[in-house]
Amino acid sequence: MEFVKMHGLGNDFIIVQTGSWEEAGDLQPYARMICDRNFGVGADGLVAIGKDPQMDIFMRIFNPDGSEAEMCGNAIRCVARYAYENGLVKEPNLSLRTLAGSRYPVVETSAGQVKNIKVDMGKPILKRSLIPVQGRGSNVKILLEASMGTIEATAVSMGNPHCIIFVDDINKIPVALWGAELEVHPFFPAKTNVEFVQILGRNEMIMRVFERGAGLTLACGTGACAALVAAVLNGFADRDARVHLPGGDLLIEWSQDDQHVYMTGPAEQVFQGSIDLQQIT
Ligand SMILES: N[C@H](CCC[C@H](N)C(=O)O)C(=O)O
Repeated sequence: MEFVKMHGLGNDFIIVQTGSWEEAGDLQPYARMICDRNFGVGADGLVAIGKDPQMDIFMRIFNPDGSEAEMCGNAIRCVARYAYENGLVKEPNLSLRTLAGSRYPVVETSAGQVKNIKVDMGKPILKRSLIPVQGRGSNVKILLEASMGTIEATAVSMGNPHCIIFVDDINKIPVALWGAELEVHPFFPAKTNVEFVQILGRNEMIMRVFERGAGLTLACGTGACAALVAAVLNGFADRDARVHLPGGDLLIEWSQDDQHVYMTGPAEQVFQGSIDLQQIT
């Protein structure tokens, strides 16, 4: 099976083509081994794409723990660039079918070179029962009892669940330790991605992420979108901001007009290769 290795700000993916949405699902049992950085190719996710009967492309994402994610922001930028540069689509504006619904990336070029990809990430989901997060009331101030004390968080879904915690000094947070505990907090029946955010200004923040099913990653596109939405809901930021991640920056806007969240950032191809599934055990 041929693959390309791509990344969005260091959040890296193995991208393969399959004949259909259903065929993509047959790869799920291999995700853990293929994503393993010692015994496999190594990545933060296995992404299966192909031409879709209704949309331009379908995209399914499998985490390194084998779970399937509803959406992935860094991967969708990689897929959009790959599809455009490899003739799967003719136009730079494309439509994708994902488990979270339809998503619409635009490949931005200058002098024939791909610069960035801007993605309409849809509307954030703020209803607790749909995120999902247990308890009643607002999604903005949720109190989580944890070993490190009572944590105040905001929950937002971008198709996948996010638990956002605002901190004064991001460098003082044990992200791996706290992230691992909160990823599986009983309030989140589908588990959750965990983002720690330090506000630098009305249009700038720093984010560190512990991803559901993947652990620490250098960037998280849906997480950056959820963090901006959470910052606006808490009154900490305006509706557009630069989000600094360990792997680089994303520009996020939560449009006042259509209430959609727009994410702009890069995507790079690193290498191509092939995998013999008979050898991956
Ligand atoms: N691990 C995530 C999926 C990948 C999200 C992240 N890589 C992104 O760029 O949005 C989850 O299970 O929801």
